[in-house]
Amino acid sequence: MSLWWLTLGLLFALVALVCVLLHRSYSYWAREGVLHEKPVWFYGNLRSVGQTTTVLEPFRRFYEKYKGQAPFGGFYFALRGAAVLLDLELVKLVMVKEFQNFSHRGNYYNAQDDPISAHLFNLDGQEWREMRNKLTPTFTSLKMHQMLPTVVDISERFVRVVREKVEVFEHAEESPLEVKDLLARFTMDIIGSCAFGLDCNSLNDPNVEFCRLGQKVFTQRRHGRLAFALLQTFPNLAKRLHIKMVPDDVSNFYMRVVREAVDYRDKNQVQRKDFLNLLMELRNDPNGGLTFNQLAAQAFVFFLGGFETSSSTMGFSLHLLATHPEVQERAREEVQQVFEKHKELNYEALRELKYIKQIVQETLRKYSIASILIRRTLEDFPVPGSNYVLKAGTPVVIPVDAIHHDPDIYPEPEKFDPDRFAPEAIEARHSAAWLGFGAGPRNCIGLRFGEMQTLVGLAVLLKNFKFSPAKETEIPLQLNKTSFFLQSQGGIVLNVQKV
Ligand code: HEM
Repeated sequence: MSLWWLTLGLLFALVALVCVLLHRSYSYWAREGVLHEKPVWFYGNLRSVGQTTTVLEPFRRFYEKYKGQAPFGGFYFALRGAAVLLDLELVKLVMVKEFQNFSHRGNYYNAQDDPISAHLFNLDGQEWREMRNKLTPTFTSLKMHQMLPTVVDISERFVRVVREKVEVFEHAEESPLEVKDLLARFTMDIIGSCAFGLDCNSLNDPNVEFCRLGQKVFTQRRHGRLAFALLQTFPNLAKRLHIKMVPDDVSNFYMRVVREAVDYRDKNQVQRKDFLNLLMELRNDPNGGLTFNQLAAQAFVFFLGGFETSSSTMGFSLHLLATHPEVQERAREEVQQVFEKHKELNYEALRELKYIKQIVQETLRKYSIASILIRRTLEDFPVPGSNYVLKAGTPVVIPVDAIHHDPDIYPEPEKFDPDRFAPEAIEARHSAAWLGFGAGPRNCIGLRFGEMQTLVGLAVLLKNFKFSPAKETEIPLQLNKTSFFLQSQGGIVLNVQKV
């Protein structure tokens, strides 16, 4: 009996302790005297996410409500407070000028038990700095130049596949195609070739394992929301408990693919102008070479970064072009002129696709693939011009989507207008007003490659096909409520006709 009471007493004490800790955590911004909204226990200010809203909505609402009242507002993720920046000058300080104090993202990774999670996006501190320095030369214009022929070859295969699908509808009234999946397979083939040295040919065979597991990384998580929040809050304890992030089948598969590709190239002395080759060369870097696990993790993040982001961007662009025929016509004219002049898509030709580039920028404004970006304060940071201090360890949220929809920066923000990105219009705006690829030393390392494959994809599609809304086309496009990166809820169906 006494043991029973003791157990009950301990349980009660434990529940009381958790309540005190949560209360303390959820009263943080009130104690700091910072504008904030009341959190819901265990959900913070993100209760609606995944149910009635996507991740972008709470931040857009928060920004609209508090902008102009303070440089930042207090927000609650599941278990802890985060500062949401409301002022572009402060965004610039955090991302660029004071970067040394905000260089961490604070993502959980576990190099020991889950080596594939220790990639550039997740690494922090000295490990991140060293890896970024090693990988930066991989993305120079010259390297992009050398990879362009692979991208163009795959784009030609892509056009053939789309043409065959369109021809099925030769005499029909409509020719509806689901373009999102086709685009995902296009970018998957490109990055499969450039990062893993594989001709995965998912354009012709969508069931290949590479493609299936690639999609899984974005749709399935190893941990639920609360467990994820605990990992982010107590990373050292989680590492001691050997907790992993990446699902085992995904991790095992990609480790095996990289192992086989590396062994094959080593054995047969194969040299190719692609990411894998560059990563293999880094193994012998005199300033500390990459281990196999490090190499595999970076190939994996190139795959993650290279496939979904670019294909989603192209999918959103095509939807916008289909619903804005005048923009589409102007874009096609540019593509035709560039092809007439250069006869092929070489690097020079890509640089002349200026209006297409503006379309990509405007697409990423309207559909910010990363709707928020996160940094973490390393040391207490007094916010200039105010009495506030961002305390060491505070997660800092840059509300990219909200900034991209601020009518004071972009009048009529819902309107699709690529001329917003004409050089003089960009010049007239604050440098932190567009963050499609992030900003500062921790921006997207694959920016050039992402731009290159997106421009090639859009150019070959516009050259060969016309896009218009079909009966099944969703207008407006519904967004996926559960994914962290912006995606459409279902496929993107458009009428596709040969030019
Ligand atoms: C349209 C295509 C792409 C978009 C919109 C995009 C967007 C982004 C954004 C917003 C970030 C965060 C930047 C920040 O925190 O300031 C990022 C980081 C990153 N991206 Fe991309 N990306 C694209 C393509 C690529 C490609 C093709 C690769 C690799 C081949 C790539 C690899 C990475 C990596 C490794 C990081 C982490 C960089 C670091 O922490 O140092 N991305 N990307």
